[in-house]
Amino acid sequence: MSDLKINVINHPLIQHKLTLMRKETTGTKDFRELLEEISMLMAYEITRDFPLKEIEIKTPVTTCKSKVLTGKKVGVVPILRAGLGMLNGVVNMIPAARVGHVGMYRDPETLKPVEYYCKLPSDVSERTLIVVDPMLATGGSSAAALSLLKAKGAKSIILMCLVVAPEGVRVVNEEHPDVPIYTASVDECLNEHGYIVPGLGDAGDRIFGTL
Ligand SMILES: O=P(O)(O)OC[C@H]1O[C@H](OP(=O)(O)OP(=O)(O)O)[C@H](O)[C@@H]1O
Ligand SMILES: O=c1cc[nH]c(=O)[nH]1
Ligand SMILES: [Mg+2]
Repeated sequence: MSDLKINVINHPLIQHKLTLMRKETTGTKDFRELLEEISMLMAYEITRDFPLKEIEIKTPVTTCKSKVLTGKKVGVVPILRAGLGMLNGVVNMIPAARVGHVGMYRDPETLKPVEYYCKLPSDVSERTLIVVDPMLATGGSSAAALSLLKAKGAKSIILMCLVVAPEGVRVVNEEHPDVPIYTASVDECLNEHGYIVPGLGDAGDRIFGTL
């Protein structure tokens, strides 16, 4: 595990909500709400080092210098479908962000990613992209999405996943050493069907009620 390059966000609220999401008795409505709440909290954590500059403003009382975000603008890129469950939480925290979409599903037999959609903001090369997908399992989908974004010009990318498997982190670390990964949990392993153990099942199906 110590070979993994990964940032684990251990905030108690995130860990508590993740436990509720993992339970098989948690229904679609609660699962979706919890994922949005956790995404908001994770966005808060991953933007901790974003640069600030001081500007002069006028309050009702006086003028003063006060801080605002500076540096690159942000783009949020959910990997469809399940990544959509993390989109609103991030955009709630960064309302000026543009949104791109990458459609990618994992072939259930081969576990290889299949790309089916891509629509990005035109200035993708000038933005910091936050790619969101709740699950990083074999790493195939995220690695392919990151390659696609780089081929479209992206230069600064952060990957934010709710739960990851060590196997998938190794793949993304190897293929995209420039992309920092943030997660709420590094789980144990993958099972014979490529599902994360203990994980939370199929995130897309639980978000959209397609079980
Ligand atoms: O790391 P990997 O082994 O590639 O697996 C992870 C991918 O699998 C899930 O998507 P899925 O294929 O179920 O598509 P969906 O979001 O449409 O349900 C998940 O949301 C990831 O995108
Ligand atoms: O555990 C897993 C693995 C891939 N995709 C999911 O939704 N869950
Ligand atoms: Mg799915």
